[in-house]
Amino acid sequence: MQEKQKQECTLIWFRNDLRVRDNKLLKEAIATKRYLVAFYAFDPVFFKRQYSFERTGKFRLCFLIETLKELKENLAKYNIPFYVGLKKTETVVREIQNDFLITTLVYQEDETSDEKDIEKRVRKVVGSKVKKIRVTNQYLYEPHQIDTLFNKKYPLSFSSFRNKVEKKLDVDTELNYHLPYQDIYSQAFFEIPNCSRAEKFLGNSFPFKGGEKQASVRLKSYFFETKKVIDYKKTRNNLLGINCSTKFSPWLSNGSISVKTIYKELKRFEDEYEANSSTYWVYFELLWREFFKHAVRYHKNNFFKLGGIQKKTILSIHDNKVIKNWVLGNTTSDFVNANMIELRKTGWMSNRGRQNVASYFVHNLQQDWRIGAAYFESLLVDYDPHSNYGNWMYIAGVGNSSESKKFDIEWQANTYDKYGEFRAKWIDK
Ligand SMILES: Cc1cc2nc3c(=O)[nH]c(=O)nc-3n(C[C@H](O)[C@H](O)[C@H](O)COP(=O)(O)OP(=O)(O)OC[C@H]3O[C@@H](n4cnc5c(N)ncnc54)[C@H](O)[C@@H]3O)c2cc1C
Repeated sequence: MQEKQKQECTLIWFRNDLRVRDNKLLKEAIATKRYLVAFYAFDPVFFKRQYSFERTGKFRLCFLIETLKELKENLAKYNIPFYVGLKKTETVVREIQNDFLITTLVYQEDETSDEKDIEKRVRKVVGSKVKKIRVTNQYLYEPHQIDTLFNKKYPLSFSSFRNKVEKKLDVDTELNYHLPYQDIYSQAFFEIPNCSRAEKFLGNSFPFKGGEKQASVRLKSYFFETKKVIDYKKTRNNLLGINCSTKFSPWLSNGSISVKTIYKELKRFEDEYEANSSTYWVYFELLWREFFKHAVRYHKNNFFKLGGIQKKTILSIHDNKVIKNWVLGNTTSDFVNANMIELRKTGWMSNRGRQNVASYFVHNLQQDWRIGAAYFESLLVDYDPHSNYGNWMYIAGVGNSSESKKFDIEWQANTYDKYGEFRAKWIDK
């Protein structure tokens, strides 16, 4: 029997770039002038356990599901089918091949090893005749700009990075394109796990939902409606409340907003209202994100090794009882405990909290930093491999600074939680 004629298509592979605005995947896919089909896979690799913690815990999973549902709706407006499968990425691709003849595959490149392995398998499945277009979709400054600026010698310290980047580089403008309205709508499978986001888990520091729309609502609110950005530098170390910092990180991490969009809106705010040290400091913090993202391109898997990018020889200590007490918020420091309880109950912890509990884990409890990082990976709603492992390494003294960062926890508690409100909120009497 003759096989039915399959519709030719350009396949858009969404990874951590789950948006329709300012997305190179879409710009490139539109240019192929083919029927567009999109997909996302919940690859089992990201649901395995490491050091007994599941890699993707419930908070990030719920946020991701909310994001995917919205993306599906946004693509459906243009009749672009969106396949979502709970299986290996290459298996999802094979199933799409049952319905379509893929002529081009468009996807975001990634430098971390799990992502690279998946990429290899997907490329193999689609075969050599299919055109592959790899894009960069997560940077403020493009890799070629950074490589040229530093002549391929990536600086060790953040200050050397920042000093040059902010003086010499320009940020590209957002992309401009119109998604085509497709005539035919093909039914796509959309298997997603149930997400029972219990409202009680929503601590008041990060009560937001996932999705591109929520990201832009937050951006508008923080910059233009409340204008809290004007005081960011004064409030960013506070431990309680929604508006002490931008709270952009969860959307940035799964790519439901582009960092260039945030930058562009920040500049618009500065032009229309006020530019001060606080507005600059939001850019400064985004540069930290950028610093770690490009660092991974240079240091590859050393980012995830015990000796870090400095390749130091250090001991790996793993005491289950000590680790469990840290996880449960049962240590001798009530400040560490309060932060750990907040994380366990809500999936969120402030930057100040993260620095303190990480320092405590590495320097006071003397445990292998990778275990603490793996716990964060499981719990954090905004987990991002580059920022998470980069910051942990930095605190452990094997990252982008030769000194280790040991915090005086008591001093930090007295300074940042002077009246004990934060501790009172999370620790049961
Ligand atoms: C041990 C440790 C682990 C961390 N793990 C993660 C992680 O998995 N994912 C993550 O996004 N951030 C991580 N961070 C960085 C930082 O804590 C969060 O980005 C920040 O708390 C998010 O809140 P916000 O969006 O309100 O940040 P804001 O203070 O409003 O900053 C604006 C943006 O700048 C970026 N940023 C700020 N601080 C940092 C930083 N130190 N490193 C990198 N980028 C930064 C983020 O994209 C953030 O959204 C970690 C920090 C530490 C110390």
